[in-house]
Amino acid sequence: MKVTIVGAGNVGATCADAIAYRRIASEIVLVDIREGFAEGKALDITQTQTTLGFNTKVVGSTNDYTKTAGSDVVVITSGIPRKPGMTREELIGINAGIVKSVAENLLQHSPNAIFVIVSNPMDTMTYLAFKSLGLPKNRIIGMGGTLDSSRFKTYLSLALDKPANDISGMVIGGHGDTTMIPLTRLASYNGVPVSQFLSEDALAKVAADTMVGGATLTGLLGTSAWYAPGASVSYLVDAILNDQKKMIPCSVYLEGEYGQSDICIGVPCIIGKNGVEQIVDINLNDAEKALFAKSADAVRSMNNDLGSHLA
Ligand SMILES: NC(=O)c1ccc[n+]([C@@H]2O[C@H](COP(=O)([O-])OP(=O)(O)OC[C@H]3O[C@@H](n4cnc5c(N)ncnc54)[C@H](O)[C@@H]3O)[C@@H](O)[C@H]2O)c1
Ligand SMILES: O=C(O)C[C@H](O)C(=O)O
Repeated sequence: MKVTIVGAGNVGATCADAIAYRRIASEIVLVDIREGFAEGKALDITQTQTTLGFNTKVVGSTNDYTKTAGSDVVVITSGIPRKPGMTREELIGINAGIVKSVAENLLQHSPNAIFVIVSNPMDTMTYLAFKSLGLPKNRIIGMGGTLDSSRFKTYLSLALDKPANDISGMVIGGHGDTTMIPLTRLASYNGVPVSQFLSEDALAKVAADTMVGGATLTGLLGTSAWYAPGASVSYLVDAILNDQKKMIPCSVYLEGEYGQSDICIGVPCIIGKNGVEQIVDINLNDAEKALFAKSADAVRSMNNDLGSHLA
């Protein structure tokens, strides 16, 4: 199976590295506009084959989309990341034009591909890709909830002092510092609700830390995080290419689900070879429904800033 990743920067190259050494795809194409940059990243990843023991073909391309032809999954990480103190939403002015043109170039060469949108503000970029490409909604997937849920489980693990892989938890809503919704009520440690082990205050702190998980790392790193984002993309691409039917929170186009329409926002999805194969209604309680509606209002207001990009 062939995967193209556009944007060979911190996130895109980490996606490629993870997909390669996990043997998720047989071929990876990295694309960037910086002369030689994608080719260099691809060659560097290739030179890990003998030490990490994989045979994935990884090639780079400086803006030549003919090399991406026939991709099964395409991933868009192209665009700028935020600096400390910025919101993801502040990136819309620069990234919207990049994401739209990259998406159109990709579709021209891979008409049957499933699209994974990573660039921020991710929910709005996913909406832009959906509106621009005219593809069925199952083939446009925004990656944010996977990452947010991994951070949620990490913070729960630290609070519980227990292995993160024994913890189940999900984050839905927008991929924003104030819009994401860590579902503390449904989180569990080996099937036991975490509320049995953590106080309400401790759970509130876990949720708050999760919501600003990206900003915390941007403050420490001076730019967006890349290891967990890259791993999250590989987790999603694995579910698609290997038809895993995993329930993963993804930003997808809603047509009445969760009481929302004409928006892309994070909801629980069954992910398989057809992309979004089902949107799962998990019976939110009234408080969670109110948070979701508030989150959707914020995401929708961002979509309204797309302006001419939607033309
Ligand atoms: N959805 C998520 O969970 C998530 C997680 C991390 C980062 N992000 C976002 O992903 C994006 C990339 O982050 P990063 O840290 O990798 O940034 P980066 O600056 O390291 O890499 C971005 C790359 O995109 C390239 N690029 C720019 N315009 C391009 C174009 N038109 N065609 C091809 N390549 C182009 C740049 O040359 C650069 O190499 C940012 O918008 C960031 O906010 C999203
Ligand atoms: O937070 C960022 O700037 C990047 C990304 O959306 C993240 O959550 O790491």
